[in-house]
Amino acid sequence: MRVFVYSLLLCCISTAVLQLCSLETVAQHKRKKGNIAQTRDNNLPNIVVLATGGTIAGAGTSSVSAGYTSGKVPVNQLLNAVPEAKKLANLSGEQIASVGSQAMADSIWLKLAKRVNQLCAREEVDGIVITHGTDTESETAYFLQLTVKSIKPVVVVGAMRSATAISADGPKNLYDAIAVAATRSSANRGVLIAMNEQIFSAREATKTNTTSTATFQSPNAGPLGVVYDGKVSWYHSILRKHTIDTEFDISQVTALPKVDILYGYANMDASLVDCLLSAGTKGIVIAGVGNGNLYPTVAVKVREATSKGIPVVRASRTASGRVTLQGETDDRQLGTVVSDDLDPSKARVLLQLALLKTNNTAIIQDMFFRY
Ligand SMILES: NC(=O)C[C@H](N)C(=O)O
Repeated sequence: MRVFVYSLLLCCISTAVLQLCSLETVAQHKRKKGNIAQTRDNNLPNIVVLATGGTIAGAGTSSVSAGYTSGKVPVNQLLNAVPEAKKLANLSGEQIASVGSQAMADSIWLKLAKRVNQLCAREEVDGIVITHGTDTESETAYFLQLTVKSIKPVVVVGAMRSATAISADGPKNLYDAIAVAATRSSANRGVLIAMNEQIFSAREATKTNTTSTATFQSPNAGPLGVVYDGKVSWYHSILRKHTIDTEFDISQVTALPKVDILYGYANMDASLVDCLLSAGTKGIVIAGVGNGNLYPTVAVKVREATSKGIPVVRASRTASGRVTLQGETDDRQLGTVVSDDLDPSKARVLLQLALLKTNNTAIIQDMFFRY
């Protein structure tokens, strides 16, 4: 009997020790991956930083040359570079991807949007910051603007100089983005882009310069506000529907429809439309000339595509302005949709989401005027 009690006791103790060890391992593991905040201040908001790569996490061999590789610095190191931000919020980080944003893919968009929605559904999470390469930052931000189901602040941020460059802009931009996400008045403004002390709507912002730190601009609407000394001031609000007011639910979506962009130019080759159709495209955005105008033989091919049920959206290759219905181009005759003032890359994002629901061009046109 005594032997039995001793062995039972021994068994219990070893199970408890094993459990303690495995708990510690999970905690250590999470800390290593960067998804646990070290200390919490109950008076501060809880902000989760989701990292995807980009120049903000880029590392090069020299601080003064242009060469570097995107997405090398892990999220914990990015956060360690801005210790001051711990006074603004309790921070935790997660690595979603580690790519230059030229490699951004639909699969990462879906993973990111689903994770943002999961986190925002948690009561203890007050806001999200997403670190991202600048090349496709505005497309990702607009995808989230249409698919995030929360009014909590979601702020996308990048940098133009790598983390190892002289006068790197990443730490300051990240600090500013955390300040925006930690500010109550940032809620219900749609997804935001914080760069170079300015705050833009995901819908309006676009990268305008290949190397300047002031690359993000909003040519049609200006910035929504500014962030300076960790404080936010607002000038405008976005009036287009976003986040909780969109009809797009990606929770069960595993792939997005193939939508491609054609760039318009003088003497354009109309067979490009056929190339896309035989490659299996489900929708086409044309970055047309001027007010989204099309080369005549391209217009003929576009008519053929729309009559086969492939929606074609007319956007513009110009950097600003709207594409208007029934201008020089006869949308009624061609069966085309206009992008309004969405640039071609964002028109593509909206068309991908629209095609999850319909290929009816009247309904799609309505979406382009609402979002
Ligand atoms: N500044 C940058 O982040 C550019 C980089 N190619 C990226 O988009 O990841």
